[in-house]
Amino acid sequence: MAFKYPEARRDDSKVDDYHGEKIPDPYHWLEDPDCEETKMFVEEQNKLTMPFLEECAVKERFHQRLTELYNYPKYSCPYKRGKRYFYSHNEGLQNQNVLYVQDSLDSPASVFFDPNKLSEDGTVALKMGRLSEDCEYFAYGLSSAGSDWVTIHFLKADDLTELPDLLERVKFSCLAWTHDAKGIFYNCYPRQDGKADGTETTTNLNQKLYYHVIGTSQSEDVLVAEFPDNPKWHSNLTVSDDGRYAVLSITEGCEPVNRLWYCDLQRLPDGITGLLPWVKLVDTFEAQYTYITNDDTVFTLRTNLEAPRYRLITIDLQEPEQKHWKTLIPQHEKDVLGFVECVNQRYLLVNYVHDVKDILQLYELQSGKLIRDLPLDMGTVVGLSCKKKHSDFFYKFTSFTTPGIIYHCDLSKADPEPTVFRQVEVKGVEPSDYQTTQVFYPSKDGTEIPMFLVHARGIKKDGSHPVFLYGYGGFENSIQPHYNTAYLLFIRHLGGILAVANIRGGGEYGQTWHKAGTLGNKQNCFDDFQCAAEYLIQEGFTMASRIAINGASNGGLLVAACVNQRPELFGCAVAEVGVMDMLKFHKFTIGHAWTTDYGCADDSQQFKWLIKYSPLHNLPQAPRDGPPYPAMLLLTADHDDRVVPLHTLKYVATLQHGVGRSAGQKQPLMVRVDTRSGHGAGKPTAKAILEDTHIFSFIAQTLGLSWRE
Ligand SMILES: O=C([C@@H]1CC(F)(F)CN1C(=O)CCN1C(=O)c2ccccc2C1=O)N1CCCC1
Repeated sequence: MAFKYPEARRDDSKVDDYHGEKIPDPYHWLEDPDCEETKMFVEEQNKLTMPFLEECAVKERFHQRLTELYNYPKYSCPYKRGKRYFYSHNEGLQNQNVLYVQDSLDSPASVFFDPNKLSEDGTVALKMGRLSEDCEYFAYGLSSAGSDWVTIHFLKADDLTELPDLLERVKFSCLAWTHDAKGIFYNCYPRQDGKADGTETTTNLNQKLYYHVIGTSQSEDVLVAEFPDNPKWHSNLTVSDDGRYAVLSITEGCEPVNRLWYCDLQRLPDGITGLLPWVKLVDTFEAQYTYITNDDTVFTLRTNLEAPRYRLITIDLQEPEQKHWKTLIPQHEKDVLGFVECVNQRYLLVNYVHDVKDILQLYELQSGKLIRDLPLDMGTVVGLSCKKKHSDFFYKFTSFTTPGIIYHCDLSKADPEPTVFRQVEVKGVEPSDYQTTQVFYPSKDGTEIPMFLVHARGIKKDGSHPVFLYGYGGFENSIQPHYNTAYLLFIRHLGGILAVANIRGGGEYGQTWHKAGTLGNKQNCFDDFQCAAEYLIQEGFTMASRIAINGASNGGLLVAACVNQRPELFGCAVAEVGVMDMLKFHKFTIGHAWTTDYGCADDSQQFKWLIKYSPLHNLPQAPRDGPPYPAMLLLTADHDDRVVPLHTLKYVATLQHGVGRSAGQKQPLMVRVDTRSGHGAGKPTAKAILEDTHIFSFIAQTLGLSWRE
């Protein structure tokens, strides 16, 4: 055996019964993050992995060059609140972005809020922030060490004085001010036994909606909505543009469907003093309804009701029955309706996704008539700043080779042509050195799958190029062109090709694309991803031994499932924070919300789907003489309370016990467990740079790639 992996105790007495089928779970003890045995397992794994990663040939050079190229200024769109403008900015290598404020777009800016001051290692992140309607207060949520848990704090916006108000046990929350700035709606969970710092695995149930009045303590907060009969429900409150309505979106999992209740705040003679008298405008989980704006009682909503690629409808609260609902913008015959925002009182800024690329258009709110297209290259709108009461708006564009261009458009002008407000260049990256193409390849069932390819100009199809093949494939999340410095280094200095496969399960073509990659159809995701690799080989770009596959979260599941099914198709596999135990995922933290994509092993039919591809349950259980596995690097972190580390720990213990002890297995099978880190959101720059360095150094080392200046 090439590597001696740590021995992990196998509890062969632990066998679970699923609808009569006996399923061993010998590493179930790894589900307890706090027991000494688990801590020892993690320590021993890191002792093997970290030296290997640090000693990879290109590691130092990759880290140095990535740090240099990552060091470019990053800006968000500016947004106007009250009389001032705010924007988020990072000088380049700051661990967290800093919030700035200025009196006008071209006046000097000053620091409004700097999260970097809140921790030495930059692991306290600003997860959410909301200025009250007239900019009296700033409410903001802080997360620590990458956890989903948030604490909400308050600042006076004019002199930045901290208020004593502090809201805890907040997770998956809205942050919505009433327009009188008296208080704010937010979500939190009941107290639970044990820790709530992001290292626990306790399930998150019974989320409630509260109203906090400024100047009071959290214990006095007003409970305005709770769902004791439906512990899996989440609620998300929006206050309407005119400040009159509290609009409540209720979800039960991750499927794009919600109930829509509202409360006319003007009909509360005593104000917000208890459970609100909710009017249940939509009280089923049949479709998704997202508030866009309202004119008096006429609500404009984005929906997928009878429209898997989404459309706009209006509902008049005075005639709420479905028979009175009107279509404002019908479903497009091919493109997916993305975000929609009201601007300048009577216009709608509308995004469509056309073959995974963004379109931006202006429509008339009242008629739903198209007014014009806004100029956009092949890429993605990653930021937008606009309000109904403002005549101007900003949008931020990015692509695989464009870090960011912010455009400004003022509709009050005679010729409201968008102008470049801010364009960032990255010294050392010449976009014209790279070529981005989009190809369509057939999957196993003949479905045409889009894929982006980014590589040096003029490469030859001689089968020699290493490939970094990325996929996600779930939860209707689309993977659109986006700027990633590490990708460009892989292309430029390791001679690689970046391939991003838009496999089913994502939202690239709306709900049908999503559903085609969920529940009993989940195998389509894996087929699509494997066919992407086969296409790249058949087209002469690469060969199996030069393909590295990568995915995170649901994408980590994708990578691990594909390695189990086709170990000979890949040279290297990097699975980040993956869902590996498909029989037990619903038991931990927010995992119960994912049954909408995966199903649940508690159901006999769904158990049959899950056991077929569950990464943990489809690993060779003992040394075998089958085809060797690709080099594997698994990543997880101690504060990942989205996909708890136990998934990866149980998976790597099983992988090393079986494949890892096979005589033919020469390539490493390792896990990197980071500390004071989580699922990804809010990761400090230093950690992100080191993690990308480790990933690509591992790929270079195991694929035998050398650095080219
Ligand atoms: O993280 C996830 C899935 C994928 C997602 F749907 F995009 C998001 N997600 C989530 O688990 C989202 C969790 N989440 C809620 O359930 C929720 C309710 C109300 C407000 C905010 C939230 C929120 O962030 N997964 C990890 C692995 C499998 C799925």
